[in-house]
Amino acid sequence: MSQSLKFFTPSRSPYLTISKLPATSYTRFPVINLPSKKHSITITKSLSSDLDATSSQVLASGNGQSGVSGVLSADNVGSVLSHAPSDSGAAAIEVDAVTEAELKENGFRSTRRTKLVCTIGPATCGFEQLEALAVGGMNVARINMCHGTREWHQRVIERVRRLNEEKGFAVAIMMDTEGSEIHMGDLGGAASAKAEDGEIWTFSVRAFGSPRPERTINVNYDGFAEDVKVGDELLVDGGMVRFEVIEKIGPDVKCRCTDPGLLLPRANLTFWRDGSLVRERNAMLPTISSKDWLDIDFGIAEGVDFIAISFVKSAEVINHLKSYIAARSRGSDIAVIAKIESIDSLKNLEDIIQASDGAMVARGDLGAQIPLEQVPSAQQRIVQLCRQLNKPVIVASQLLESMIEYPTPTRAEVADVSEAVRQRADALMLSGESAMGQFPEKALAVLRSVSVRIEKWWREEKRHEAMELPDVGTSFADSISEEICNSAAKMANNLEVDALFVYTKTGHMASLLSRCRPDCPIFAFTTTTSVRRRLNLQWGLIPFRLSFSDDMESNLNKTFSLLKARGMIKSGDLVIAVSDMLQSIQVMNVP
Ligand SMILES: Nc1ncnc2c1ncn2[C@@H]1O[C@H](COP(=O)(O)OP(=O)(O)O)[C@@H](O)[C@H]1O
Ligand SMILES: C=C(OP(=O)(O)O)C(=O)O
Ligand SMILES: [K+]
Ligand SMILES: [Mg+2]
Repeated sequence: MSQSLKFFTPSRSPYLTISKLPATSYTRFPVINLPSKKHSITITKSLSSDLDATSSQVLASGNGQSGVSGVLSADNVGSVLSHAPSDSGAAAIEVDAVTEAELKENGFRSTRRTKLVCTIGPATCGFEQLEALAVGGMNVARINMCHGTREWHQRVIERVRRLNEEKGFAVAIMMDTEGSEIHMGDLGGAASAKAEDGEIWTFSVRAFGSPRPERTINVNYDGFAEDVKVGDELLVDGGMVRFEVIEKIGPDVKCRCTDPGLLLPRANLTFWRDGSLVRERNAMLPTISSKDWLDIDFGIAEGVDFIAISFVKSAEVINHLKSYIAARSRGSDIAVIAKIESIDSLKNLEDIIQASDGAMVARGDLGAQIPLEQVPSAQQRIVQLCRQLNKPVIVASQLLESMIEYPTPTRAEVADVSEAVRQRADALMLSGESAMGQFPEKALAVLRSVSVRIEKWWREEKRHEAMELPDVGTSFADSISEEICNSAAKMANNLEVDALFVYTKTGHMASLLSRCRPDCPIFAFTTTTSVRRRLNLQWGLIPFRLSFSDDMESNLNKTFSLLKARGMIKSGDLVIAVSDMLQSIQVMNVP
């Protein structure tokens, strides 16, 4: 015999949770791909007898409202129970279905702590492709203004927004500027061009007609022909292809290919003389070009969450941009990420990171400016400094480069990803793998599984590197917050608690806890969707949106009942709670 129950769930949820009252034990039934907001669930006789149907509660765990649909009893099993969308908005808690399912399936300990950034390109710009990435663990979608049109990027932003609204995700958007380093043109629409050993190619500032003549490359800056000398070595993408300058004819520079390879549209160009990088011209180019300013205006108008600035040379440009954003984006706070990818940025590293809201180890261009063998130590230094200064840090470029073409990574790539996770970077980033590769979801799955495995191994081995965390607070109140977070994280490790809870309006307390890299996950409750999205870049934070008051007692009770109702925590779980509002540490078992 089948019984049919109707219930309301505000969004697609992967589970129907049925619990006995009081909510001590749960039985969950996967309900994948629920089609609409009203769902009809069929409960079979054996299932309803399992329920001991005297007083069991049916909970549809979705996003937003808890979705309690009714109480099953011997006589109402089978009756249609419906729960109208309530006006209980104030009681709602927002978390995405993937995090929720992960917490329920694997428990607190095995949630992933390292965050994942995916560059969106032709391979991943459709709504379904974006959804697949979100389901696969994408925390931040990056759009690279080097490529595509503003209209193209706008459509991606709109789709990510829709995904967040409809499915409860908190995928943040990071806009990455083009910057004004020297690069090639776009190959007249071709996806790539092959340069063979010994071929003569012409690099020129002249705009070539269409179709582009064979073996010609457009270069984006006017002084190119004056600046290079016969004998210079020209490196595409840091050495993926090499040429030697053999002749200059007006604006045209003739070069012989010495290391063959694939030329990609808008690839970065550097030139070397007597073994050193020629940087005079780059040093004169502005970090933020006039095109970049227009892109930044676009980003502000679109309300992106992060703006990543390419080829940062000094802290001044970051300060300038931050005041520009503050003057233009009333209230909405866009975080500025400094991309560390030039020699100058390494020279002024501490000042740049201090001025920024986060940093990216942009290994692609960095590896074209410093010898490759120096990139790993630069990465380690940047990651460590960011942690000390309490700024999120992203490790980017070529993590799984071979997966652009192949469905499995190389062993060396897995080791590279592991190293970034072991360094406890906040986030890992996919570039070509997700933008134009053949296996974007598989690449993301590799980042996810390697992260979870390495994090677990590290915890089991109890190899906490006791990193010295210098004080970052500038006021006495900040120092108190910092001490509270340091102590709470230490207590959480020593007492082996299940989760840290932090109630934070600005997100600052959450970042201070994240900085300690505790063993347990950090549930970060915040009142706005924009802060929730921004927290999604930081290590170990599970961001929830929840409206809360200054009364911690009532906040905790409300959170416990909402999370219990959705099966995300249970009675007896041990948590430590801290908040922006009350300078205290509370340790308690979930009632
Ligand atoms: N919006 C886009 N439109 C078209 N192609 C893109 C886009 N974004 C990225 N790509 C492709 O993905 C590749 C890798 O992306 P990324 O690493 O961000 O850029 P780059 O190679 O310029 O540093 C790019 O070289 C380009 O071929
Ligand atoms: C992330 C990087 O920047 P982009 O992809 O914009 O060149 C890099 O150079 O590693
Ligand atoms: K860029
Ligand atoms: Mg770069």
